[in-house]
Amino acid sequence: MKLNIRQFSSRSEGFYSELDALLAWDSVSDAGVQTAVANIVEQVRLKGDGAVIEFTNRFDRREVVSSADLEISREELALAKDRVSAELVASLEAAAKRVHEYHERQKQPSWQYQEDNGTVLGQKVTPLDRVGVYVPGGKAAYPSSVLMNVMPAKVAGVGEIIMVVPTPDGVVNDIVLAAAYIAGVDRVFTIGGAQAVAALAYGTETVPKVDKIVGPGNIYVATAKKMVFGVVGIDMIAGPSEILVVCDGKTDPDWIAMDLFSQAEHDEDAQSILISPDLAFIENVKSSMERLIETQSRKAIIKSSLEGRGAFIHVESMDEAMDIANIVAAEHLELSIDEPEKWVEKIRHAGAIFMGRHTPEALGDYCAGPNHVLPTSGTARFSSPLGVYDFQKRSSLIYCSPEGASELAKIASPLARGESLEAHAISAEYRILKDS
Ligand SMILES: NC(=O)c1ccc[n+]([C@@H]2O[C@H](COP(=O)([O-])OP(=O)(O)OC[C@H]3O[C@@H](n4cnc5c(N)ncnc54)[C@H](O)[C@@H]3O)[C@@H](O)[C@H]2O)c1
Ligand SMILES: N[C@H](CO)Cc1c[nH]c[nH+]1
Ligand SMILES: [Zn+2]
Repeated sequence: MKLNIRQFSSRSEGFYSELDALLAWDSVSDAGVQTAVANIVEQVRLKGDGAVIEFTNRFDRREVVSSADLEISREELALAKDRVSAELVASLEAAAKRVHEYHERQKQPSWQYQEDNGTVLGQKVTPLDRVGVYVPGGKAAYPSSVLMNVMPAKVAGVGEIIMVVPTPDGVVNDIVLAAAYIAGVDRVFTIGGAQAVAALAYGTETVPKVDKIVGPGNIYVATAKKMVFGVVGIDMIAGPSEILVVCDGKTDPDWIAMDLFSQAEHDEDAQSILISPDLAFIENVKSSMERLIETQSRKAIIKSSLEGRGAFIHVESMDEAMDIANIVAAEHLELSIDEPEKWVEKIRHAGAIFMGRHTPEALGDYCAGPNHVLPTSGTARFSSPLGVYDFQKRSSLIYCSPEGASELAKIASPLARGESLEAHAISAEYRILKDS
């Protein structure tokens, strides 16, 4: 199949504005999507379960009549696990264990220190009480996203985990339910899209209001999360998947072709880019893609994604490749090159960095250990992978001894008067010891 993927040369005039245009795609700001999502969120806020049922029936083509039909019990999760093959259960359990072990290292303890005068200062770390995890389910089922969302929450010690997952046409995926059982989710609701995000943010008669919503999803999910931020916490904008492969031309072109397909197959809106200093290699990858796409079950999605948002970029040098990788700030960056440990020093912006020819992004999606819920659309400039820190919050701790309070008050009082805040000043001055 012929693939019409755009190609750039970093030496051509206007390259950087063409690159900007390629990256400017921002579905979360799409006016049509904004309007549609704002309406869904408002309806759910006002009408609760009634609106959730209406939108679920409309967008997921279901025939739900009662909100009781939206929940799946723990017993049903256990039964689903029994229906899944032993081999798959073993893989889920092995992946869960590896992801758990990786995230154990992210746990932040509370800490405090004491000053000579007896004053104690510190930080108290507390897990969130109740979180909502969004597991995508529109175009594919994502048991791996159940594990990636839930394991860090478990490590953090979150009180209650509420999972939402759409079940288009009423088709419930046993592997997703088995993953929820293995991960230890407390409650599961078969709802998705903006209506699920709104239900978690505001609470309905059936869906409990949560403190924070995490997890990836399509443009409707990402837009809704952005919209309810402030009512609840959110992790990040984790929208349509992205991969940027930097290759020196020495990796098997079939491997690179399949690595690019691996993210393109998620969504028509996904993005796959190859950067290489070797023009002949780019041509070889193109040929591999045109041959291999015929073997793909999701070829229509792959083609549409590659032709809409994909690109080949020919660069002059590896240094230039790294500079462009930093501009793209991709969700996934593959360094399919010699000495990746040397070049990684130059990378400042990427959700996850896959180092070396034997580290395809797909291994990170399932079981390497790090989280696959990652910032997209260039937000890796300021966001991090989903982690234990997303499920913990911090409170400052301050204990003043009488001597410590007296010393601090002498610093605070002039500052308060400088701000013309007299009550602050006097409150502090009351603590100044008479003989000090
Ligand atoms: N960044 C990450 O960490 C990460 C991880 C896994 C998946 N992903 C991405 O998650 C996304 C999953 O998307 P998906 O569609 O398969 O599942 P999804 O669950 O995100 O979206 C499905 C829901 O979208 C809503 N929807 C669909 N069309 C709509 C419309 N016209 N109007 C209003 N709502 C509508 C429906 O409510 C439906 O339930 C993909 O883009 C994939 O690349 C990202
Ligand atoms: N690549 C996705 C994140 O962008 C995660 C995933 C789940 N299953 C397969 N892939
Ligand atoms: Zn993937």
